[in-house]
Amino acid sequence: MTHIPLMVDLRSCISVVIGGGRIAARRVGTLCDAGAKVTIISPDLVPSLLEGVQIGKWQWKRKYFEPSDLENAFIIVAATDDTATNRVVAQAAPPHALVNVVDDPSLGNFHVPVSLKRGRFTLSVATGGASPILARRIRDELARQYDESFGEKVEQLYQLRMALKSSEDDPEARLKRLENMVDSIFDNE
Ligand SMILES: C[C@@]1(CC(=O)O)c2cc3[nH]c(cc4nc(cc5[nH]c(cc(n2)[C@H]1CCC(=O)O)[C@@](C)(CC(=O)O)[C@@H]5CCC(=O)O)C(CC(=O)O)=C4CCC(=O)O)c(CCC(=O)O)c3CC(=O)O
Ligand SMILES: NC(=O)C1=CN([C@@H]2O[C@H](COP(=O)(O)OP(=O)(O)OC[C@H]3O[C@@H](n4cnc5c(N)ncnc54)[C@H](O)[C@@H]3O)[C@@H](O)[C@H]2O)C=CC1
Repeated sequence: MTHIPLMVDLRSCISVVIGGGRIAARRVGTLCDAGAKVTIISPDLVPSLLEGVQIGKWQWKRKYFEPSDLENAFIIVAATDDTATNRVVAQAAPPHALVNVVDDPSLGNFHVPVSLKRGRFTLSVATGGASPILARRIRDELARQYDESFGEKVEQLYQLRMALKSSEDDPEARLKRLENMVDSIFDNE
């Protein structure tokens, strides 16, 4: 297995997205929603990206890519429509950065699955690059099964589990109680 799913806290993480088109806009949205500080490097922007610049959601450097744009970046997305530029971005990335190259994922070290969020509950589907459209279909099917009420139940479970954390049960009894909690909340599924 060459890729594993991770849940990463991106708050305050510096990210640089190269390119200002439709795919860049998708990545910028995802990163910004997770609280990352995003800078876009591109000579132009699609309207949705420009809007975000105007209201201060993310930064824009109006220019073509240069390796020095990657200084301090932890997450780097090469999202131009120019394969050669995307390749240069991948090569210039600092060794500890997370890099996503949208037209050739093998040049980077992560790619992006389709996701579904219901409160604390996250479901992600990846096909190893075989078919993002298939991944989306599976997500849409699962979205019907795991609706908003599922997220509420997960939250309920979390609250109960936190309350139990401070109690003095022995480990075995604790596990049993946790199992029972899951049963009692989800037995109607
Ligand atoms: C490997 C990966 C790397 C990465 O980008 O992280 C990758 C790679 C590539 N995608 C391509 C094409 C398309 N991708 C989409 C859509 C999505 N692609 C996404 C993820 C991933 N795409 C990663 C693997 C995920 C997995 O394992 O399943 C999603 C989930 C997330 C997102 O991108 O936000 C998002 C779902 C949006 C949603 O939520 O519905 C559409 C449809 C559309 O845009 O509507 C098309 C056109 C139709 C088609 O070609 O299938 C091409 C060819 C480009 C070209 O033609 O040049 C490559 C390059 C290659 O395959 O080498
Ligand atoms: N991973 C995925 O989900 C998908 C990936 N793709 C790939 O993504 C690429 C980008 O797609 P779109 O966003 O639709 O393209 P687009 O043409 O809308 O946007 C490309 C952007 O890159 C900028 N750019 C070009 N050269 C640059 C440079 N040297 N430095 C900085 N910015 C530069 C352009 O000015 C433009 O803003 C496509 O070429 C395709 O191969 C396409 C569909 C889905």
